[in-house]
Parts: sequence; C-alpha cells; structure tokens
Amino acid sequence: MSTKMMLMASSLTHARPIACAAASAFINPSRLASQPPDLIKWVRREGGFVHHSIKIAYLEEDKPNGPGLGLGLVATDDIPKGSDLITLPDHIPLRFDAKDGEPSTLIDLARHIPEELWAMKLGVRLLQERAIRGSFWWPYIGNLPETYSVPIFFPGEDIKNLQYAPLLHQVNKRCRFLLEFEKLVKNELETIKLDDHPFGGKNIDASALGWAMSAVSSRAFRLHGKKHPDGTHIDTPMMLPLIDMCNHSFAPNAEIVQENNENVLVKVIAGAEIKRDDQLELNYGRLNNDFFLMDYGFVVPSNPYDCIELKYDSGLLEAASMAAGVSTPNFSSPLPWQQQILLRLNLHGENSDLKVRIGGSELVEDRLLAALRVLLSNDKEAVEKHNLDTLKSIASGPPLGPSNEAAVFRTIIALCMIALSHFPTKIMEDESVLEKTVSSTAELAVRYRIQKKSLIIDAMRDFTRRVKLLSEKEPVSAQ
Ligand SMILES: C[S@@+](CC[C@H](N)C(=O)[O-])C[C@H]1O[C@@H](n2cnc3c(N)ncnc32)[C@H](O)[C@@H]1O
Repeated sequence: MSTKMMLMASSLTHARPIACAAASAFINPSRLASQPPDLIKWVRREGGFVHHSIKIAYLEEDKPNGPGLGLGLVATDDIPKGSDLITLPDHIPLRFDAKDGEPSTLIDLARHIPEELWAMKLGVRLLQERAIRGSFWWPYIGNLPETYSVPIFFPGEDIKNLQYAPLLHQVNKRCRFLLEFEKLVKNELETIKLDDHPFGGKNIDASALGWAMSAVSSRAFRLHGKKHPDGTHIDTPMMLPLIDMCNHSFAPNAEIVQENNENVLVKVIAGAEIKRDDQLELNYGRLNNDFFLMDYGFVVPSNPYDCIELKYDSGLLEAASMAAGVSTPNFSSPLPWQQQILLRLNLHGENSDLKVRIGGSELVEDRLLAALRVLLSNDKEAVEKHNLDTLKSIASGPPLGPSNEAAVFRTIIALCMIALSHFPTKIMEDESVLEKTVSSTAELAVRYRIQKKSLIIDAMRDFTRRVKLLSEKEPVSAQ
C-alpha cells in the first residue's frame, strides 16, 4: 500500500467543527447530544408505535468481533411471535427527496456522488439537518454516534494492518473520493449566500463527510420509495429512527415489513418468540466481511457469506495449476471452443467481469468452477454434452469425470495457497498480537484479517476432502 493512501486515510481522523472524533473513541461511542433526547417518546409523539416491552439499552457485551455493540433494543418482557414492535409514519424516516425540477445546491452536490457511494448522497442530507438548529430530526440525530469504527477513520498503519488488497483498494477509493468531494463542496459553497447555504454556513470537511457517509451506510435501509409511472416502486435508502437501533444477526428475531398503508410507512414485527432481556435483532443482509467492516465497522466471525476475491488472470491460473501439478497451456492460450465458453461466462471479451470469489458457503464462484473444468479438459465433445448450468454447479457431481474434477479442486487449493501467501503474517502471529494491548482499530484490523485467512484455510480443507473422496472413487492421475 502506498504512503499516499495512509496519509489520505489518516487525514480523515482530524476532528474539526462538524466532524468525526478520533478513532480511539470507538469503544464506547458517545452520541452527538451530550444528553440525547428520548427517541422512543419522540417516535410515539410523532404518531408512531413502539411496543411497551421495548427499551434502548447499552449492551456491554464484549463481542469478539469488533468494538462492541453500542446501543441496542432490548425486550423488557416476553413478546409473542408476530407482534408489532415498531411502526413509523411516513414523515419520520429521513430520505433524500429532491422535489422535481426545484433548484437546490444539495441536489447539485449530490450529482457528483457516484452511484456506488449512495450513502454519501443521503449523508449530505443528514449533514444539512445536523446543521439546522431545531431540526425536526434533532431528537434522532442527537442520538447518533459521534464516531464510527469504519476503516476510512483508521490510522494509516491500521489500514495497512488489514493486509487484504481488495479491501485496501476500496478504503483507498473512499478516502480519495472524500478528499476530492471536500474540495468540490468548498468550491461550490465559497460564494453562496448564507440563506442558500445547505449547511447553515458551517465548514464541511472530509471528516464531516466521512461521518455522514458512515452514519448512513451503517444505519440506512433500502425501502420502496415513490412509485414509477408504471406502478413499480423505486428503492430508496432511508434512515429509520429507532428501527436503526437494532443490531445485526444472521438469525434475527425481528423483521422489517413495508405496509401499503397511508399512515404507516414501515414496521418491525417479531419474526420469532422474543424472551425478556433478549436483544431485538435484524438481518442487515447476506454481506461479506468487507462490507460489514467498510459500511458498519464490525466483522462477523465465521460469516457464511465471507469470501476472497481474485482476479481471473491467466498468469495466476497458470501458476496455480503448475503448483497443483496439473499445468496446461490452455490458461494463456485457450482453444477456440474454450474461448467461446469463457465468453459466455463473461470471463473473456470486452465487458468481461474478471472478479471471481472463493470461500464461504458458496465455496467457489460458479463461473470460476466452470472455467477451470473447461480449461483443464481437452475433450471438446465431453464438454459439449453439458449445458453451462451443469458446468457451473458443484452440487451436480463431476460433469467431466473425477480426474478433471480433482485437477480443478487442486488448482483451487493452489489458488488459496497463493492468496494466503500474500498476507504478511500468519494466524498464530495475529493471535499473539491480540493478546497484547493494542488500539481498538488495530484489534479490528487484526480480527478482520484472521477471518479472511480462516476462510481460505476452511476452503482448502473442504477442497482437500473433496479430492480425497474423488480419489476413493477412482484412482486419480496427476494430469
Ligand atoms: C444500525 S446501527 C445499530 C445500533 C447501534 N448499535 C448504535 O449504538 O447506535 C449499526 C451499528 O451497530 C453495531 N452493530 C450492529 N450489529 C452488530 C454486531 N452483530 N456485532 C457488532 N456490532 C454490531 C455496529 O457498530 C453497526 O455499525
């Protein structure tokens, strides 16, 4: 990683007027208001419903996956499955609703935000409300954390400590965007009259923008917003006060339901029986740990959706197949019929998508599996007997025979070994780092990289077991 990137990242940790406080405050992030307003009372006063057996509580639980849970919703009594827990009327969620055709500096600024950073778009809206004295949303905003444990706020050294190139690339990209956007915001607002200033004349720097982007990425939900003329709905990211106090679980006991009711926009119901003192948990989605860390600031241990990303590259595949003892010239010069299949897999050609995944419950991305099966076979007729779906499926057994399948799995094991060798430290060394006293950001970075390495090792184990099973069925040659 370049020094430039570390500098950029660390520059976001500077606290300025509207800003995100230093990364060291992650352990117990305080709220924007020193004495935050009562959010439950506010939601009820505004016509929302909150189940009488719910409270907001500080969860001291020492989670081994991040800086702690912070606040959460907890049941003060047993709640039966199916009960309504929270309902919010339409005017409570905070969204970026540009009125058609109406000129606005905020809309002009939002035009410069790439689609993938949608959280920044809603983030500028949040900053606008944060700057308004007496904003309708202040009871909500005052309850937001002052800091976020996302990598854009890590000191440069701890970004480096993540050790995983695809994530470093994403963090770098976000930091670069924030610094560029800071300049653009300054330019656009330099000569604006105070009355038209979207942030009440306040200075908005990269740190403030990063705070807002993280507040949104860690708390917003995508719901059906306005209707298209054809009746379908536009998915709109919204901040859902109080509902966003629910923490994440892949086995949640609460669910978000969108109503077709004029007065209620969204509600949360008990998806399972909830016992007294249980936390109310929602599923944030089938995300890998890169997204959990970048958007939410924590990692999920043994996350079934975690994976590693590789570039489909002939040099890399050649090296892996050679290490696996199954080398073939087909990776660098595929035969014309093989090339046709690579085209259909979108691994060849102009608009190809060369990012492929290994690990997690999917084990190996289906496109990579099919490509390896095809390239490690010289039997055109045998390949053409199968449709693409069969070639992509790991569950349907070895379509091109056990020895082809074993060669494929060995190549994947070698790819895993190459990926593992790119991490500068071993898991044992990482674990010994965690035994020492380290900063919360260093700890989070080390926990993240341990999870990445563990998933690679798990995938290698799984494929080794599969090779063994295949060799029990039929003696497998090295070729
Ligand atoms: C939607 S908010 C939930 C409320 C939040 N705990 C708070 O204090 O405001 C999401 C944030 O909660 C924390 N969080 C949620 N689920 C978690 C989990 N399973 N493990 C660790 N932290 C979690 C993370 O900081 C995340 O960014």
